[in-house]
Amino acid sequence: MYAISWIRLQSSTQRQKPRLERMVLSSEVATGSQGRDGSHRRTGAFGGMNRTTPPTDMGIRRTRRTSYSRSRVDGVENRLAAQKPSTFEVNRRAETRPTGPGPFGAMNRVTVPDSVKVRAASPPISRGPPRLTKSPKSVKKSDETPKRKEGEYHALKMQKALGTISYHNRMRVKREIAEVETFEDFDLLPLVRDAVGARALGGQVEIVPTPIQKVAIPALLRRPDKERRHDGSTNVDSFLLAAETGSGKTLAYLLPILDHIKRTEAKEKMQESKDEAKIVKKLQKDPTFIEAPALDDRYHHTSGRPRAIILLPTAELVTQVAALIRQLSFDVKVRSDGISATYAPHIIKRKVFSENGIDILIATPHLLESIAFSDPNILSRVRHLVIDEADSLLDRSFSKAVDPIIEKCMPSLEKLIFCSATIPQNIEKYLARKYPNMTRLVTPNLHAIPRRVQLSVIDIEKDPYRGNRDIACADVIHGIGKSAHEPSTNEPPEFSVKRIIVFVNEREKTIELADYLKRKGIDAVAMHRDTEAERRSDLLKGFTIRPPHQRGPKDTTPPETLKSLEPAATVTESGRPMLANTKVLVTTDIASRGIDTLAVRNVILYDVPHSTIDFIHRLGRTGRMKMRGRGIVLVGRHDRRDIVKEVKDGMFRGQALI
Ligand SMILES: Nc1ncnc2c1ncn2[C@@H]1O[C@H](COP(=O)(O)OP(=O)(O)OP(=O)(O)O)[C@@H](O)[C@H]1O
Repeated sequence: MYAISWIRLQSSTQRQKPRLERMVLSSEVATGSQGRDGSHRRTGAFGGMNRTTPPTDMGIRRTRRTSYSRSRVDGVENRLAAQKPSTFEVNRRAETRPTGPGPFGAMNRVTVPDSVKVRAASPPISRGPPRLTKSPKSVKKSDETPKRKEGEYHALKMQKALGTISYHNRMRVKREIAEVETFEDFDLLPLVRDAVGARALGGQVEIVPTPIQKVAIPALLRRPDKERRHDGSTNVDSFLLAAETGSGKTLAYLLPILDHIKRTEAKEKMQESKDEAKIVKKLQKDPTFIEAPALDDRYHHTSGRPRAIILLPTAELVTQVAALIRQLSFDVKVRSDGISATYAPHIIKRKVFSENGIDILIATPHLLESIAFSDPNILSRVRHLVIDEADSLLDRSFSKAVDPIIEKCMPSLEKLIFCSATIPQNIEKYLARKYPNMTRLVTPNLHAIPRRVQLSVIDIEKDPYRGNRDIACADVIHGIGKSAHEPSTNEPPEFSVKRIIVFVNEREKTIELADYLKRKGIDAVAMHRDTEAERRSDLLKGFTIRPPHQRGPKDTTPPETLKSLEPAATVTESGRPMLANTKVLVTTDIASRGIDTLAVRNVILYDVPHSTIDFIHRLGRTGRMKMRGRGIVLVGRHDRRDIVKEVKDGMFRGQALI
């Protein structure tokens, strides 16, 4: 009311004032007042709503003044003008007046004067020790991953949640990574270090450790800290290695294990020569003294007693890791072998109980558990135990076999290493509970799909597909097959064959879709859990070929002569010409984990994956080790488009999925 009558009284003069000034004046008069103690007090619920200036000291003073009646303000202004102004006042007036004459001239300012900006930017003067304004709890919270902005990942929140890495830890790891430049920076035996360049990554121009290798290798090489509290009842150091797909996790845990084995061997040799010297001395004193002969000298002491075990979920991964170690062992000279249910029992026995001994055994959990059940000593000298693809192996289906293996290894175990590209929150909590002193070796980009992988979304409901997913899939493959090949840097010529992996959710669909694609002139093969192991490994060979410099000395088969790469017939049964230079593998999640499909540039997600974990692993078959890749997801009426959109947006931002 007061405001309205004031405006009426002043209407003639107000009309001459700019409109905005009138609005501010009336609202401020209506809502502000000055308290008895001189402090500014807002009397209405919307007291501060019309503020157009920042709440600096100056702003408060100005607002105070506007709460006076006009005549009082004039009076105060006159008094102030009569006094000798302070430097601050001079500055203030000079800055606030130019927008208009009179005491309210500065009220409509919407920009901050330069001098005020400077004052605001300058650091506050420290008076004594800094005060902790937040409770310790809230300070800790601010260290953790900053909350995502509104609007991000609504749909993904409904998914099985992935573990996070705190902001503080990301920064710490980034600093650690920056300190390491080459493999020379690691405390590895020269023999092991040289094998990386010569065998595992031979021929590459510049070999630099990947982020997970920079983080994990020094930590795994560190000698056990006697002061530190270990996990379990024995002296076990436990580690969690987690990094993006195709980022070199295998070498990250393998190189320290090889280093440890070689150092142990050297110590054992020294001990052996000392023992020999003792026997010689005894014989010199007493020629009748003869050391009792060993029960069976033909067998190496590691026969059936491996020093390290690597557990993997599938036979294909066992073959892959075993091949890598075999390559390295040409220089490093370690005895290793892989066993899985694909081998006949007598071959498994020969591999495990070989006369030459076995340093590293690579196995699937169920098979190893059944061997350990009949011969528990097989786990009696294990110093390193690696649980690769940990989120799968700690799942219900595998944990029944994995848990007893860990337990039986415990008495001799030194390092227990869990490794994965995805760590769901429930697994993280389980590990934290079971191994409270576990060292987390996690890279800053964990759970992010590399930005070099592009994701395209195809709406199968639109023309020309009209809801037919099979037609959409065949059309996408024809599009890829006919497009010009864009080679990546350093790409070998045999990579020019376009290899495409199509992921479906149901195993029955693999055969049905592969048959359909064949009828459409596409060279497609199906692979699922029930496919015979031998055929599975043969099929995968066509998609896991490596550049020539990375092939092992025993791997003499040139990729061109691999059965799985043989060109299919040039025409279909109906006489339709086949799509040239394109190979398609239709598969389920069985091929989504760990398989090093370096040569695959395109992954088609025929079905929308059930979880972000599946998205990460399936798309992780392309864009490996700095190669470019493309993912294409087919979405229909019944699919969660919101989830696909959020994954795509997250990938575009290079952000970790949740
Ligand atoms: N430092 C390096 N420089 C270049 N290439 C490397 C390096 N380390 C490993 N690689 C190559 O990167 C590829 C992927 O490595 P690896 O299979 O260990 O990845 P990963 O992180 O275990 O992937 P996934 O999570 O899918 O199992 C391999 O072909 C390997 O030879």
